[in-house]
Amino acid sequence: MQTQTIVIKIGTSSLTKPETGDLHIAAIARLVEVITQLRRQEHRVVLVSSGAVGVGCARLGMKGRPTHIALKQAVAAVGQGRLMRIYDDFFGTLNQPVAQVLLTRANLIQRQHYINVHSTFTELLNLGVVPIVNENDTVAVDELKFGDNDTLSSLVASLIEADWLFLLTDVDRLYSADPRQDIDAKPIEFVESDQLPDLIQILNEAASEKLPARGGTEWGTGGMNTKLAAARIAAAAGVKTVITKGDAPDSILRILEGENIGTQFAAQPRTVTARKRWIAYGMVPLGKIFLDDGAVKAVMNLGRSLLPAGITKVEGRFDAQDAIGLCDSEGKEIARGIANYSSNEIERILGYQSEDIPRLLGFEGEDTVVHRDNLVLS
Ligand SMILES: Nc1ncnc2c1ncn2[C@@H]1O[C@H](COP(=O)(O)OP(=O)(O)O)[C@@H](O)[C@H]1O
Ligand SMILES: N[C@@H](CCC(=O)OP(=O)(O)O)C(=O)O
Repeated sequence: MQTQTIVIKIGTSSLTKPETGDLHIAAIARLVEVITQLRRQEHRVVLVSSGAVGVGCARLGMKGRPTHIALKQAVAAVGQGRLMRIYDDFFGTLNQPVAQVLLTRANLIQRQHYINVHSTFTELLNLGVVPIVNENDTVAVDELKFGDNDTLSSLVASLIEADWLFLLTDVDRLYSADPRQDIDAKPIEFVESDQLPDLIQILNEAASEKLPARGGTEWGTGGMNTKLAAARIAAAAGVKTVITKGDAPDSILRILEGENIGTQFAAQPRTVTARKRWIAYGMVPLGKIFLDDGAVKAVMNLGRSLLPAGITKVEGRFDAQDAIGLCDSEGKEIARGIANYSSNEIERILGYQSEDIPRLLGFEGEDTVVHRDNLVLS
């Protein structure tokens, strides 16, 4: 088999035992064996591991996941070191070098940081190291967090142009409803990329009817919603995603051989450039602009830049060079892009022709509000 680049994400629910919060040593050991085997087959592997907060809680004898942000950050600082020590012991026993990579959302927003992170991953993978990634919980600020490692792992998979993203969790696959709540929930084996938006909506509606909370376990943060959102980001980046069980990671080897295990999500062809993927998913949109029907057509069907004449409304406060969402008249996001003007400036030029911009703003600016090179369809 050709060398594959593989991102494996393991959630707190698979790393710890729900009854006691203790580490699930056997599951971690099995995962380490599988990853080492993948490395011996020359595959390039990144492990995204949750568990800093869970392990920190267990170490400090806390009975539940803290909700207060500063306490969570302190607990993560206790847990992350212990987690890495365990990984380094296990991988070290099998002579597999590992590295700790802690990321914050802000690291991916800034283009130069994003490129640096990419270079570091490339070097680590070329050295045969398994990078072990987590959110840098201790310094991340609430407004600017990945929030869950499902999203983080899909962004890493997109960043390094992985072939596969494995989301290991405590259920064997995705079901039509939460199998803990609904005994009639049907297993879903395969999802085409164009089925994902509808599936996300159906499962969100099912979850909000059955379960007011977000639908994960007590210790996990995301539930299936964040896994589906991650699969969507991955699919758009040309990465195949699989949701499967964390306590039987050998299934990864069998899935790579073509076995039908877990829920597998097809990928779209990788046509979007790395820079446009960064605009779509690395950056965080800080505002929205609403387009009339003509502008929606020009952007979506004709691949044109967005001119001020087609804008009807601005929402949010942002500066020039920030990322924004482009919405149709019903508020549905149709694209994302980098704005050439601030929200204040767009309010003054919307509805006008580009040649009016110098008169309206008092300086010679770009003709376009979002240039097509900085624009990516949602
Ligand atoms: N449609 C669904 N199919 C499968 N599991 C679901 C679904 N909806 C909610 N879940 C719940 O999501 C949980 C896994 O999410 P979570 O606890 O966040 O895991 P992790 O820690 O692995 O990220 C499962 O235990 C299951 O109860
Ligand atoms: N960064 C957090 C991860 C939170 C998280 O996404 O948890 P999970 O839903 O179990 O994957 C931690 O290490 O505890």
